[in-house]
Amino acid sequence: MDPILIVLAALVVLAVVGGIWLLAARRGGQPPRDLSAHEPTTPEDVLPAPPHGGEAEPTEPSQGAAPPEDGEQAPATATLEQPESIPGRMQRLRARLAGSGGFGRAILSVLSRGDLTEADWEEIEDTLLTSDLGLEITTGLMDGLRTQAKVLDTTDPAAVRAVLRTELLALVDPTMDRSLTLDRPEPASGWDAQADGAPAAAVLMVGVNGTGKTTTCGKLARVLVAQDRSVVMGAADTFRAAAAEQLTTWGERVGVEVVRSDKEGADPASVAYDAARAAAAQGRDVVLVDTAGRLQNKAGLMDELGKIKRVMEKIAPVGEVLLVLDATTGQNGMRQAQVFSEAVGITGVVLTKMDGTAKGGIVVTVQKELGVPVKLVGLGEGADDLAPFDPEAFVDALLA
Ligand SMILES: Nc1nc2c(ncn2[C@@H]2O[C@H](COP(=O)(O)OP(=O)(O)OP(=O)(O)O)[C@@H](O)[C@H]2O)c(=O)[nH]1
Repeated sequence: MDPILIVLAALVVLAVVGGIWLLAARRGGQPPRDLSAHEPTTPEDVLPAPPHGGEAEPTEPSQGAAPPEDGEQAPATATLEQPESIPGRMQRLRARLAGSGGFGRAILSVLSRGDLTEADWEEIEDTLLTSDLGLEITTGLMDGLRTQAKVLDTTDPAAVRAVLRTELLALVDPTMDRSLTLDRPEPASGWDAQADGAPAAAVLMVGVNGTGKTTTCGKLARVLVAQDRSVVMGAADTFRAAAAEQLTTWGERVGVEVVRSDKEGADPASVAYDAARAAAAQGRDVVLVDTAGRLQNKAGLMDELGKIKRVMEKIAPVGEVLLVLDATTGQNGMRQAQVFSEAVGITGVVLTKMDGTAKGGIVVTVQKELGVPVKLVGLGEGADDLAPFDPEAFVDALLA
């Protein structure tokens, strides 16, 4: 055969074999991934796998759910959380309060010794004094207990316990109105409700930083959602950037809109006004406004809170100003509370972190010193760990 033809045939064979090899290599290998290209993702790509490799659980009714951390984003979930019902949370919180052991437990252990000696009475007095009841209230309570013991002519523990319950309940004062003012208010004279919407009931949350204002706003939004009320929240704590983020996360979990400013250090009064205006425009029932507690001096605090309230009242009166107090700070917290109380009229107190103290006496002191009722209590970091304050349940839990 012609040598030229032989070379040509060899080249053709080589080209065919090479083509087949290349094709096989492309099929078997992974194509390079274009990281910049936007590829559609599935929920499995975004959400972590359910624990223990089982089926993903339906969104929990959030009983005892952990609250969002500062700045933490809400999980990408299509299902909104269902806040726990009010009766359900009352029952759970009652159990938790009883479990945390108030000062009542220490007193009951003295009472259980039988006929009370003078030393026993003194021990009871000491326990009351260390429970944040304060000297004046403790002295009054002790006088009442001793007098009743004399009148009844008994130091029988069961009888003294019954007297103690009655006296404590009287101190906590079940006659105080602890309901939140959530009726739709009359519009301010300059507000055109026809054109701009009927104003929503306004709740302002104030207090020192770290007491739990943002958390309480989020928890309260859940309580209101559980009661079928529509809510808008305003992130007027513009001092701490993460606070707006934290509130937004709370809102996303129950489908509540949060009005906020993108500018750090924005005017809190303007955010509060925008929230109240949005709530009216959307026909919402309640607007909840979170504020900052971090101000250098009392005058600055007065100015800021006063201004927030004033601008909101261009739309309608603010029905509730809730002072959020950390129950674990005791008498120290009381001094701070006085400053807030002077700066802006307080209509009620939220006592947070009651799960972290056995000093139930703070309830009595707060009410006496500020002249307003404790309306809500926080009993944990869980999303639904907020409940209306119930004096009878509280005293019974102390003496459980
Ligand atoms: N154990 C317990 N912790 C709570 C309760 N309420 C709030 N906290 C926690 O207290 C911490 C502070 O809460 P925040 O809501 O950030 O406090 P804040 O008053 O808004 O703070 P600033 O925005 O800094 O003014 C968080 O870790 C909350 O989870 C409660 O009832 N019990």
